[in-house]
Formats: sequence, structure tokens, C-alpha cells
Amino acid sequence: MDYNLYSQAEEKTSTRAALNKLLHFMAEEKKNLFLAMGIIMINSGINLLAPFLLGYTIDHYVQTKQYSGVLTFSALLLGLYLIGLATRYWQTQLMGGVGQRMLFSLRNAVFGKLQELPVAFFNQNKAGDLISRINNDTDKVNQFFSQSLVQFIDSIFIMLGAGIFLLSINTELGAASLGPALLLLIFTKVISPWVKRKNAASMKSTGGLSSEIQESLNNFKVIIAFNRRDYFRQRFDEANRDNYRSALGAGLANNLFMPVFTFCANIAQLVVLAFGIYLIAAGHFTIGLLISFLAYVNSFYMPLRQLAALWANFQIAMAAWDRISRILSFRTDLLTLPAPAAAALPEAPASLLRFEDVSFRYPDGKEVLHHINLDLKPGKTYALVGPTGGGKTTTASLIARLYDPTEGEVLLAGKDIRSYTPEERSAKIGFILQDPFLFTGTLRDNIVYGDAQLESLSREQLEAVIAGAGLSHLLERFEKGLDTEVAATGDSISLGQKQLIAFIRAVLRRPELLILDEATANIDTVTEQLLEDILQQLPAETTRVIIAHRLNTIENADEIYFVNAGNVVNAGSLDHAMHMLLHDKRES
Ligand SMILES: Nc1ncnc2c1ncn2[C@@H]1O[C@H](COP(=O)(O)OP(=O)(O)OP(=O)(O)O)[C@@H](O)[C@H]1O
Repeated sequence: MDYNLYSQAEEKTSTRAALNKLLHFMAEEKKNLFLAMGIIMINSGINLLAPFLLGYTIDHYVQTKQYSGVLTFSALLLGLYLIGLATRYWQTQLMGGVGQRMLFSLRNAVFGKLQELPVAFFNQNKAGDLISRINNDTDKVNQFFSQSLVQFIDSIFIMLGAGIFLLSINTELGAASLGPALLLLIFTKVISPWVKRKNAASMKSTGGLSSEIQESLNNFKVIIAFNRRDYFRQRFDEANRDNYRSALGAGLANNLFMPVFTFCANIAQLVVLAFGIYLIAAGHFTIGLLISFLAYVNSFYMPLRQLAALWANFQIAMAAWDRISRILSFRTDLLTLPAPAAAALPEAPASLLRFEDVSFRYPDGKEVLHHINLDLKPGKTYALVGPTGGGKTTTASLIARLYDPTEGEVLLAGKDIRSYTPEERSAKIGFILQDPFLFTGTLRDNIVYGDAQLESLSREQLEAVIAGAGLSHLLERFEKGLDTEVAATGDSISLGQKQLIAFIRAVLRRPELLILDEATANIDTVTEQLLEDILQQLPAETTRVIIAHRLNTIENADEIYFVNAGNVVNAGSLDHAMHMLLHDKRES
């Protein structure tokens, strides 16, 4: 399956479809959104009523010099303004909460989705870009909801109300004053897709910049050792320049709305003034009505101008949401199949794991394994040897179901490996990688991780379990034992020590199948012998698959497979495997 986030970028999502999806995501906030909408209506009503009262006061009390009436209406206006202040504060509070909760659940949803996706997804996408989506893009959506949405709805209400007042005070004058708004509507409709594209490009380049930073931070040692600082600086410079250009482009696109909107608002004022004065001269209009009218024109075009800025924010939020929803829309293709009917299961499967005519290709890659048949029996030790790039790790990855074969089937204990849940599978299969990943925390945290039973043990109980598994000697290699601090990124412990921790972690779980991928490559020969002894002490039925370049580490293997150019053949003896390796080297 293609998991590349950018190869789907061509897929166009309509704003309405994107908005629907987003609102669906916000289902829990519906109540708050409706409440906020109600408050906004009250607020807009107050804003709309004020100019009318103003005009009324002028025509009925100012011009007739009835100052008590002026005072009463002024007090009424003051009361309305105070209610407006309170409701505005309330709606800001309400929507601020909605925005932050959205940010919280969006980030959780994206991060949760990343935990579900298979290895292939991470092979095809850069970590920096994913981080940018989780951090920056979700915040863009939040900003729109917490800051802009209220103003957005508020502006639309006021505009609608002002439009109705304008048309009802004087239809002709009202229609003339609304004319420029129609032009704006067409203008916005035409340029919005372009603005959204500009924003998407800007976010993509922010993701690129973040990837560049992440790559150079991860590889800082190589950069310093090979004096590649200039090279990375240049790459960063290019990414930064690209980001600058696209951000500038997006900024220009977003800022295009405002001047055009302002221009149209000014034209509308001019039209009203000229036409209004003409109507007054003809005796069809009063000065008070003209003042109210101008105030409503302002009430109509002011929010429209604000809408211009908000529309830009909306385009940014929609482009960000597109990027987020693209991750959310992925479904892992490593699904758990329904378990076969019990009757179909063999009584006691003779093999623990079997490859049946398995072929595999990485997404966008050539075929790496061709029609492999393998049969791993319980309690035996298998070695995979072969030249670099031959396909050993890929074979092991298929055994642990990091990927599914493109053809053929992998059977675990007689059942399709896809019918096991991830929990069942990881309880049966242990995997020790060449460069094991450890979490920030203590050594104890790292070995009990993800295993509820081990996590519940007290310190003494855990030490007893470790001793029972014959692993105490390994623990003694760490000065502070279980309390040794481990940092995921730093170098507080050596690679060999990391492998020891990974070894303890895997062996303690007593898997039925233990895969060691170059797991002892960084360990001294004395410790390696220790590990070898521990492996021998594993329960008799444990199957071991060892990938090793150093042939002395596989002396005790029951069967040796030679993996080369996508073919896996039984090498027979160690001598023969050695011969095949030497022959292969000479050939190449
Ligand atoms: N994630 C990936 N995406 C695309 N191709 C890959 C990926 N991982 C490995 N390959 C390719 O698959 C082939 C087999 O690689 P694999 O890692 O299985 O070899 P290996 O025998 O384990 O090598 P080594 O001894 O160096 O670890 C290589 O040609 C490699 O380039």
C-alpha cells in the first residue's frame, strides 16, 4: 500500500467535504458551538439595533430638541453596549475552550493514528514533516476555532442584519449599496482555491524545513566527523529559502483580500452618499435616515472587511486540516484477519513458523524476496547468513509481521500470521534489533515496558524473575542495575549495553520464537559467550532465528540458511555456508 502522504496530495478535497469531516470530528463540541452561536446572535442583534436607535433619536428627539428623550435613549444604548460587552466576553471564553479542546483531541488523534500505522508508513514519510503536522498544523486549526470562528459567525450575522435593514429602509438605495459586495463574492470564490493551494505549499515547506532540522540533529556526529557542516548548512539554507518563498507567497495571497474588500467598502459609501443626498434633495429621504443608512453600510462592510482576514485564516485552517486528515484517513493494511474455525486448526502443528511460497517487495521497490519456503520447527536454532543487502532483515521482518508478503503466506503455529492480534503475536515472537530502541527512563522501565505482568512486579520480584531466567550476570554489567538511567537519544550508555537491555527485555517475555538480528554485533566476546549460554538455557521449545555476519556466533545452529539476492537456501553445514559466502564475495 502506498503510504506516502505527498503522493496523495493531488487528491482534491472540496472545502465543504473537508468542513463536514471536521465538524464530524467535533461532534462533542456541538453543544458549546450552538451556545456560542446563540450568544453571537444576541451580540449581533445589539450591534444592529444601535444605529437604528441612533437615527431614531436624531429624527425624533434631537431635531425637535426633546432632550429628556435623548437622555432616555442614550441610557438605553449604554445598557445595550454593556450587555454586548458581557456576551462578547462569554463567547470568547467559550470558543477559547472549544479551540483548546480541539487542539488536544486533534493532536491525540494524529498521534494515536501514528501508533497504529505500520512500518511501511514510517519508511515513506519523514519524521520532521509528521512532527510539523502534529504541532503546527493542528495549531492552525485551533487558531481558527478559538479566535476566528466567533468573529466569522458574528460578522456574517451582522452583515445579514445590516443588509436587511438597508433594503428595508430604502430598497433602491439598499440595492445600490450592496452592489459592490456581489463583486466581492465572485472575486472570493474565484481566488480561494488558489489561496488554499498557496497555504498548503507553505505548510509543506515548513514540514520540509522541520525534516531538514531533524535529519541534521540526528546525524550531528557524522556531520562533525566528516566535516559536512557546509553541506548541511547549504541544504538547510535551501529548505529555509524555499520555506521563505512559499510563506511569502501564501502571505501575499492571504493579504490580497483585505485591500480589495476595503476598496469595495469605500465605493459603497460613495454610492450611498451621492444617491442619498440626491434623494434628500428630492424630498424622499431624511438626514436622520441617511445617517442610519451610512452606519448600516458601515455595519455591512466593516464585518465584510473582517471576513476578508478571517477568510484567509479559514483557508489556512482548511489547508492544515487537509494535511492532518490525510494521516487520519490511513488505515493500516496489516489487519488482523478473523481467526479460522477451531476445527480447521491442526492439533499440534509440527512447525512453529512456515513461509509458503513467499515473495515480497517494499513499496516502490523491486522484489526483495522471491518465492521463499521456510519451515521453522519448535525448539530449533536457525541461522540466516549471507551478504549485505541479501534480504536477511527483510526475512526476519516478515517473520515478525512488520510487513505482509506481497505473495504467499506466513503461518504461525499452523494459522495465518495475520489472524493473530498484535498482542498475541508479540507474546509469541520476540525481536532483538541491531540498533535497539530504548525509551527515556530507567533500565527497569525499559525491560518491563508493555508487559502488564512484568510491570506489576515489585523490585525484588523482578530481580528474582531476572535471576530465574539466568540474566543476573547481564544486569551486573550496569553499575546501578535496574536504576540505570537510559536516554533514548543520548549516548549515556553504549550500543553494546543497549543490546544487552534489549536482550533482557526479549528473553524475560519467554517468547516461543526469538529473532536476533545482529544482536551481538557490538558485544565483547566474553559477554557474547554469556548470551550464548543464556540462549541455550531458554525453554527447550523456544525457536531461535539468528542473523549474524560473524560465523562463530552461529556454531550451535541446527540449520543454516544462506540468504542472497532474494533467495533463501539451506546451506547445510557451517562449512558449506562459509564456502557460499566466500564464493559470493569472489563473484562480486
Ligand atoms: N525500507 C526499505 N525500503 C525499500 N527497500 C528496502 C528497505 N529495506 C531494505 N530494502 C532493500 O531490500 C534489500 C534487502 O535488505 P535487507 O535489509 O533485508 O538485507 P540484509 O541481508 O539484512 O542486509 P544487512 O546484512 O546489511 O543487514 C536491499 O536491497 C535493501 O536495499
